[in-house]
Amino acid sequence: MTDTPLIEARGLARYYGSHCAVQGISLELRPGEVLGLLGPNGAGKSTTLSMISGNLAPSAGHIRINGIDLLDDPRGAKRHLGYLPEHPPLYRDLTVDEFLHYAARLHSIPRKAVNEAVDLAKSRTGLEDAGRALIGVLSKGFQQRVGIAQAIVHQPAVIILDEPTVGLDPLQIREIRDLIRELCHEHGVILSTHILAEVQATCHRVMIINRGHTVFTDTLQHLADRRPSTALKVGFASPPDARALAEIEGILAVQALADGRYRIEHAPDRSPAGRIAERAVSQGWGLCELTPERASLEQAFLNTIYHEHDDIEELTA
Ligand SMILES: Nc1ncnc2c1ncn2[C@@H]1O[C@H](COP(=O)(O)OP(=O)(O)OP(=O)(O)O)[C@@H](O)[C@H]1O
Repeated sequence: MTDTPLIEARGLARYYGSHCAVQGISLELRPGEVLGLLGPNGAGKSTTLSMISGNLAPSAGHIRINGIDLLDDPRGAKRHLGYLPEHPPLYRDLTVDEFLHYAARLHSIPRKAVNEAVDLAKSRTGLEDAGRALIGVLSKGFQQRVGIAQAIVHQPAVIILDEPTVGLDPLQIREIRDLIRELCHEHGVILSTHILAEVQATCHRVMIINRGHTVFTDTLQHLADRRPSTALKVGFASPPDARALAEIEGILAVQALADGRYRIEHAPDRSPAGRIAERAVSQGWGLCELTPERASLEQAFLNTIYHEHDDIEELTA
């Protein structure tokens, strides 16, 4: 990866009338990277991607695509962009070949280079045998491939995908995610989703937005590191009675497991591990296991977004 950002957006804001949909969003995308824009419905993902793709004017902020200012030189900047909107503008009555030829011409590919560009886009999206099919009769998964093919036909440096797997069945979702992972070998990719598993499956970095603001930007590993620990698993060679454990300061509940082991609950990040170890030594319990139990990544994500756990099912579905 080089150090030049493919996308550099600073201080983006967008108002719809008096409603502020996005405020103070800044992001960078680097070559070879898949950046996930993650947030619940209405968070501002589509608005952000529409601004970055040059389809919606920001109320404030600056965007550079491959070093070119999108507002000063929109045509020059957009040459480096491929965009798959949330509702792909596919022409159902055209064949895949007709549509991709049309998209190639829209992207100003010279007439004599169009066939080669279309063939390459089809082979990269698994559409080699679908050229003569009418788009309207293709499965939703294949229609999405056509949407991605039109976004890469001019070989842009950056591909922007807005909710690329919405409405697909599990097999189609897996295929599109595999395709996204392939695309990052030659393009920087930014995708929006409201599903954490999508980010886990495809992205190097995640930017979580909620109510138009950035609430987290980093790797998923760093999100995982935010998970609070609220329990320990402990094991003893000479296990004490559960009541003897429950007396130790900071232990909220003790659950007996098999083979002299216990699950011990404590307040978030207030582990009584040290006190348990001391007591085990002084009482000769023979401590042989002491492992913190972490909350799930979903929990860390939800904690990042919500203080009250609204809409949990939707976000973790
Ligand atoms: N054209 C519009 N006019 C008025 N308000 C809008 C418009 N488009 C979006 N909004 C509002 O702006 C906010 C952000 O919407 P946006 O579509 O960007 O969110 P999102 O994260 O992409 O959500 P979703 O996943 O549901 O598409 C929402 O409150 C939405 O209702």
